[in-house]
Amino acid sequence: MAMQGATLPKNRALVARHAAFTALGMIEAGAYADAALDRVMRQYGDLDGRDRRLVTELVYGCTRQLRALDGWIDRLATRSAQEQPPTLRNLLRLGLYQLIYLDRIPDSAAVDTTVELAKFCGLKGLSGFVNGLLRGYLRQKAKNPNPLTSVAGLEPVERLAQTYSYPNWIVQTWLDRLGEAETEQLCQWFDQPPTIDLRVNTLVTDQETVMAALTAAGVAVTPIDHLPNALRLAAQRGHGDDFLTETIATEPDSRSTNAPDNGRAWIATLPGYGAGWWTVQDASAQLVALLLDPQPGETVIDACAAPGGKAAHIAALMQDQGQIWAIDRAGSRLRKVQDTVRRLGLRSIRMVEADSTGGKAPLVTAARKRDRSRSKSGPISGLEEVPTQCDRLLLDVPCSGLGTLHRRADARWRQTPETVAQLVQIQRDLLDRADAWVRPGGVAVYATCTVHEPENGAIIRDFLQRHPHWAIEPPTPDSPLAPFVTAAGWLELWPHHWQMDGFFMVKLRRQP
Ligand SMILES: C[S@@+](CC[C@H](N)C(=O)[O-])C[C@H]1O[C@@H](n2cnc3c(N)ncnc32)[C@H](O)[C@@H]1O
Repeated sequence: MAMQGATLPKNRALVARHAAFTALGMIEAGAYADAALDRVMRQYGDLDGRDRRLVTELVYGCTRQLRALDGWIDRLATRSAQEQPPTLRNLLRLGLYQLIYLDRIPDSAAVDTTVELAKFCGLKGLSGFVNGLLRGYLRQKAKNPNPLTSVAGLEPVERLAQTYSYPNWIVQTWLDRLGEAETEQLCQWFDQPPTIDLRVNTLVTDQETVMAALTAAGVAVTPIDHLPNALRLAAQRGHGDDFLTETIATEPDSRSTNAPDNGRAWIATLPGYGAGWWTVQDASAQLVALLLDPQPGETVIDACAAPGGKAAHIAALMQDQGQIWAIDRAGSRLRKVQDTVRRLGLRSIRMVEADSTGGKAPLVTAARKRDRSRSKSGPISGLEEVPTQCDRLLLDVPCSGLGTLHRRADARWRQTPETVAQLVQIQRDLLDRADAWVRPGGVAVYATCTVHEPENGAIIRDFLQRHPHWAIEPPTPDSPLAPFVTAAGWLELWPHHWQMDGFFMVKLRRQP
């Protein structure tokens, strides 16, 4: 086993669980779930594919179901989960997760390996307690085959948040909009593994060719309703089970090819990837550039562009003719735009590292700035070269991501009403730039991957009130986007309705 400077269990069945336990400790100490997983996969380098999938499932599953698992510890132990020592708490979470959510692991194996892991981790004195608590859960399950329903009888917000493991405030926002039955569907939807969608690069090929190439390679794909160049990969068992798609929200990251078997490396091996025939992009994200409707020869500003999925789609819709200014304030993320631009062979995209609100530019030394400005393909720094007016502006703003909770196991725990309030201010500032950047008669599209009203409809109403020379332009009835339009004229995609990421998007036109 390749882990440096540490002893690992001799029992093979314990090694994957020990790796997951180590990752849970890192997450509890503040690490992002995907970063912690990457780290342990590197540390436990000899794990085979099956073990890596189990580690992935245990780490993401325990993180996602944290509240439900802790609820069981609260009910089964005399001291609450929060009062337990962190090491013991994570062991109990691991054991309970296997008993509650993993049908393919026999109950006896889940209990025995957790007890053994407790001993291995220096908690021999508590192994009887671990055994007793897990068996206590099994006794409850014997009485009620679906013990998750035993939290019934609570207020709807508590019942749903405890059962499906969400913070109350998120569930309450959905209850306010959707009512109890639909909120339950949405809670369940976000606990399902995400799908992987592809967008065909129509500059070099067509949907039929990509479908044929993937099918010939044994990869099942289906077209997606209303989207002319989208394909959905069927669940790819054997390449990472359900958790294959956990971290593939966008393009595989070229710097992560040594990452765990979570699918990013696998995606890049599929036919047509290297030739730039397609790119990974969720169906709802593909609707955004269609709503912007850019035309060949136009000047388009993509004000929040990294990692570049929508900029690349805009380039395809413009036949790669015209100017696309892909701005982002995160230089590291612009590298991903650069990778995509190169792989898809795009010429119309110019990358810019800058703050699109017009605020203080990122910290770039004068020398670095000169180097970048000389380079033809790398990003330039600052907004000086960006045109003062454009035909179309995309504001795909930073948001709470509450429409993509299925893609990031820890996302539901990271956002709070306070973090969202900060985002709303940034979103407002970015949208205000539309008035300066878009020419009279031009168009701005504002988009988020959240289904949270304060970041969506409320922002737009406020903007229109302060800028009466702007108006919402809904898609025409013959547009492929028409099925998604709401009475307000914008698109709001609830995932459980459309089987795609939760998104909001609106097209605004400036009066001529
Ligand atoms: C939702 S992501 C954009 C996704 C991208 N449009 C795509 O399709 O791949 C939001 C991006 O906004 C960037 N960002 C946040 N605040 C910004 C600002 N003030 N100016 C420019 N970019 C900003 C973030 O770095 C992040 O990359």
